Amino acid sequence: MLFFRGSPVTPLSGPKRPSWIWGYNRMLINGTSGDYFESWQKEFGDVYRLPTAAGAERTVIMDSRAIAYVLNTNGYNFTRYEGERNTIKRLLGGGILTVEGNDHKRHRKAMSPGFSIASIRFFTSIFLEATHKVKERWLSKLSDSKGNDIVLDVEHWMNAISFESIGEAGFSHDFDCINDEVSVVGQVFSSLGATNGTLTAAIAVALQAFPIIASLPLARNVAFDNLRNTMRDLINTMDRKTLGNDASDERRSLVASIIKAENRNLSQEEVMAEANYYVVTCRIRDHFYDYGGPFRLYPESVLKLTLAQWCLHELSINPHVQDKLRREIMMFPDATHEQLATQMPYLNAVVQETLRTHPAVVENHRQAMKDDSIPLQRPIKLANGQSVDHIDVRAGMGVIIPIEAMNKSSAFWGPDSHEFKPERWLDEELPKKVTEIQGFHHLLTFIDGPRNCIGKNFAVAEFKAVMSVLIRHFSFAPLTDGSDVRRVLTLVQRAKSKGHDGLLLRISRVETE
Ligand code: HEM
Repeated sequence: MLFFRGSPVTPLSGPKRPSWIWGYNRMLINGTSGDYFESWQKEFGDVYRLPTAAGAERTVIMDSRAIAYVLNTNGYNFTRYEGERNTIKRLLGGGILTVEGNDHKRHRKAMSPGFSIASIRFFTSIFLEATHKVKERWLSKLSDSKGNDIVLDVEHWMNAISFESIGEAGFSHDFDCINDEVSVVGQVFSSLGATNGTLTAAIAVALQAFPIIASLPLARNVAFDNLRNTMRDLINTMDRKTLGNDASDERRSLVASIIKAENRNLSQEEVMAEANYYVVTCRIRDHFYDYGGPFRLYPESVLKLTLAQWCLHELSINPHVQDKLRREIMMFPDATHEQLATQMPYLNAVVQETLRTHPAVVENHRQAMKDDSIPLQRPIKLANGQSVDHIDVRAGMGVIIPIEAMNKSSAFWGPDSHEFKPERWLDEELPKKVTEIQGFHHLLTFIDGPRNCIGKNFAVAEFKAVMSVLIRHFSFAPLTDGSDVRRVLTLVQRAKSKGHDGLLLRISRVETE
């Protein structure tokens, strides 16, 4: 199938098509996707149709019951696009991201032990250690400088922590990036290159029509081949027996844990694919998601600690939040996994507010396998004035769940929905409409249902560990007044200082004694 034209049986209203080639894809890629979806929600209600690229259209769902149905209740009827599955398979191999139904359940079961509480506890010690290495580097830079503060590219350092951590936690391997060494894997990653939003959008449309592009010997495809080969060598050089069988359950890396699964549920090729996903998850995970279709593997130097970058930016322009957070962190000098997870309510609120306001993945796209009927929480008015409490869909229909808009829409969160306000998680009751949204603390950042993010506890533990060390030892201020920081949607939302390919913040030392 080259073009998808499935549309709902129920006649929905929605914005007029701006262009046959782009639909709204180009605007969404170049703008703030959440704001667009929210403004259409105000105009057309919680469910509407949206013209997309190449003459197609998709149904946007902002109704909590309908979302729960698509992601959870009947989740396996709403699958990843076939072209996207094939592209992932071609570039990284066939694993959890490319399988559906019972096969998917088998992969999930084999991978879950890697994300147990005991594993996350072990990984937290790795995250803390990596952040302490960065802390030492920053302290030495500060003592070498003449002034009280230094300006650093936070994105660079968050990438280093994230990469170092996934080396140890994912592969029991030292990628050694904090000390400016470039490992073999690091070199391969560099070759994955970068792209800009407009180019990505153009490739996106081309790939919808010509999925074969993913198989051509283009530089990026060759780079993925190199990544696959390098990862294969890396895993083959690991002592499978030690990693898979003898390492204690609590200290097993993600890959060791799936190598063990190989003996039971996964083939060797499937284990390789999962390992590739983990490493790519760290490097370019967010690029699996954008405006649908098989065009989601265009890497940039975006890592999971995008969250920490946004958080540091928010703290730099909200000094009262930063001070309050530091006061809590100071009470736990060498915070353990348990303390980070359960005893620091303000840190938790800051993390949740960052997940809410800066979701790395802004949308989730699905396609109906069979005709279906999606129930609604609240009736909607159709273009012909009729009111309905469900929408009928045809097999092939595309659905967009606008994660960012659901996390931030004032229709759910109230008039202060766009403000960074951790207190909403502590002092106030969440609005009733928010409590109807399923997902991780009523957020869709990690989506919901059988395909929710398997790495969410890993990501949250890493984020908390990093913040606990950095906020304890350093104070963060904006370069100017914070207005120099832009949201750049490359396929994820990144924080960039004007005129720089990174996030510049002013950093000074905090006396801890
Ligand atoms: C802030 C960090 C993260 C965010 C926002 C995030 C978000 C997501 C989302 C939205 C999905 C659903 C994708 C879909 O079905 O199309 C997903 C799936 C997944 N994530 Fe994450 N993720 C994060 C971190 C991680 C980490 C650290 C790992 C691994 C170490 C990971 C591994 C996975 C895997 C394997 C899946 C596929 C699950 C399945 O299909 O059953 N993620 N993630």
